[in-house]
Amino acid sequence: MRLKFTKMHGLGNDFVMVDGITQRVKLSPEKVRQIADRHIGIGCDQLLLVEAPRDPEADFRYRIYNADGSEVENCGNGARCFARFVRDRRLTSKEHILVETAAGTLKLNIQGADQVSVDMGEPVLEPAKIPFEADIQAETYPLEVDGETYNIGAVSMGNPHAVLLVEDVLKAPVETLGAIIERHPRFPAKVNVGFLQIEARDRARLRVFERGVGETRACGTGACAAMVSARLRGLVDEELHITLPGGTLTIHWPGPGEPVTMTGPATAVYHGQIAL
Ligand SMILES: N[C@@H](CCC[C@H](N)C(=O)O)C(=O)O
Repeated sequence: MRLKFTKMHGLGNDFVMVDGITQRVKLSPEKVRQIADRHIGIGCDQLLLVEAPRDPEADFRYRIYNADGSEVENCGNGARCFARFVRDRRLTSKEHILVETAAGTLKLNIQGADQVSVDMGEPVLEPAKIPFEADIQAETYPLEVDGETYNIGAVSMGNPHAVLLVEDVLKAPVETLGAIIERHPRFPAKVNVGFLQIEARDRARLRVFERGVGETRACGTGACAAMVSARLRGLVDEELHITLPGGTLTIHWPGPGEPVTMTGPATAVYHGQIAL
């Protein structure tokens, strides 16, 4: 099988984008791992497959796979890249796009030459729905890791996130502690782990150890979860500029019961074909 793809990124979180509408695509976890491999494949953090929607109200459906081959529910940077991809490939001429994902329907707005704004829906805070093992819902939870206790926020943006506050994100043990928390038994579906440094009520820095990938240059759902956790702790206002290693996202969240909006760029790098 020869697969046509576009390589894209959202602030350095990179994607292999595949049009599953105009070509027949059969993916297995092994194939995804092969494509995502930076030595023997194309290389990416996630693969995003665009399909026709099942819900007649939606314009498209997409599926997201991590580099380890696992299929996941949601992806913020992927959503922005998806919006550019379907426009650039002329699959739609709309500027407001409704897309079905495993986490529900997202609303995307293309803004000018490279910005996309995404209504990411309401965050989920109920532990069982994250999923996270806790008796009651709280703003923070003590989490035991190797004899140390960390105060974490637990949030689902369709996919699960743990958020830790740190004083200096550059010194945070993202690869080591992130990898342990990713597989902590209290997160039965594993978890993405964000290390958040608050700089001001409208500015923060974030690094994310992504489930199924490792540290990435940016994580859109991670930035949304970080905003939610910081706001629930009373540390930030409703608009927050979050700088990740790959650049800055603007996140807007008025508070509980309201959707989170994420705005940032999406960039196409090249088009190609791969024999699988
Ligand atoms: N990079 C993404 C998140 C991708 C999925 C995540 N690794 C998971 O397993 O939930 C983003 O920009 O949100």
